[in-house]
Amino acid sequence: MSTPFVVAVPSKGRLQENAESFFARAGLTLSKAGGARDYRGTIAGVDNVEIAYLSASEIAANLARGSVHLGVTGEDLVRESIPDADKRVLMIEGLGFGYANVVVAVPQAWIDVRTMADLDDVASGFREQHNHRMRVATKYINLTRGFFARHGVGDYRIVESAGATEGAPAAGTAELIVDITTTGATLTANGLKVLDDGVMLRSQANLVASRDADWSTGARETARVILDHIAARARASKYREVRTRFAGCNDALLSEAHNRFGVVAPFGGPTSSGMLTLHCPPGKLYALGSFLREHGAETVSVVSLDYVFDRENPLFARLEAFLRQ
Ligand SMILES: Nc1ncnc2c1ncn2[C@@H]1O[C@H](COP(=O)(O)OP(=O)(O)OP(=O)(O)O)[C@@H](O)[C@H]1O
Ligand SMILES: O=P(O)(O)OC[C@H]1O[C@H](OP(=O)(O)OP(=O)(O)O)[C@H](O)[C@@H]1O
Ligand SMILES: [Mg+2]
Repeated sequence: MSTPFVVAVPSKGRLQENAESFFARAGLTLSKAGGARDYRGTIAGVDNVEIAYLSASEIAANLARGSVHLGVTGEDLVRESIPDADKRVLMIEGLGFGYANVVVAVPQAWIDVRTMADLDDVASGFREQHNHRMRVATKYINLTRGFFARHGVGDYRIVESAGATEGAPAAGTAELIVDITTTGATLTANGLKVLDDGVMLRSQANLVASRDADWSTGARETARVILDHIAARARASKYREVRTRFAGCNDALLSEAHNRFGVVAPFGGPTSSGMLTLHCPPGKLYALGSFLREHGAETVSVVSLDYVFDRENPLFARLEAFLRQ
């Protein structure tokens, strides 16, 4: 048997549940042969695939190394742990969950410090007053260095923090922090505030491909099949299917519907008996239904779509273009 195609899926933490349901929605049923504690799995009906259950940060490291082909992980981890990330990996698609910002946060008591420029002023004076440089607690060492350098802040020292970073200023081990936040509740609870221009990265969970994995013909074919499932689901969730029948439908009407409501006609114009199938963005359904009735439709029905299989597979096309570079 040839070497398996490896897909890395978060095994714990913030992304786990959403990642598993993302694959399930795409019709890819993940199963763990050895039960819940097994860290290897398969996808029903797709041969020669191995699911590797890893933590989100291990997934980023494995993508960098090329020991997994595809993985789901946070953009924050990709950008922090992979130098020159855009060359080593492809973020095929944002998955619409795991939203979080990497931010610079300082004590709320620092009332005069609102921006990175203010922070630069504090940093310069800090060493003279305290005999050491201003300390920034974070696990995002590379992101912090890059962001501070872009803002011309140089007089600081990073204190590496693996957890409970928000507690560092109160504990006296750092003056400020760089960390990830979603609701901001942890920052507030620790008396910290985000600088006005202190959002370093807006992150979400991504489907990521590794350049350095083994992309043999067989592996590419497996990727095509997996991405075909995901693209079909993505296309389906962007639209609802609208069906109607009316005699007066013509090209001008269809193009007006396209321009006004973002509607597409996947099977072409009306059939000889006047039946018409349209795909319409969910937010425009009522407007489209009214428009069709104003122009003579008697009845308009709307249903949800599970999958839309297209000849084009934009996700696989993106992967092929990346591997060709
Ligand atoms: N509020 C949040 N706080 C932290 N991470 C979040 C949040 N919302 C989404 N994420 C995303 O989830 C990713 C994984 O974070 P999480 O703390 O759940 O991982 P973990 O399983 O604890 O891994 P590790 O043991 O490596 O920290 C983050 O890097 C980020 O991309
Ligand atoms: O802005 P909020 O919604 O308050 O979320 C932010 C907090 O959540 C994360 O920790 P997590 O719960 O993942 O614990 P961990 O540090 O042990 O991974 C993160 O490190 C922050 O501490
Ligand atoms: Mg964590």
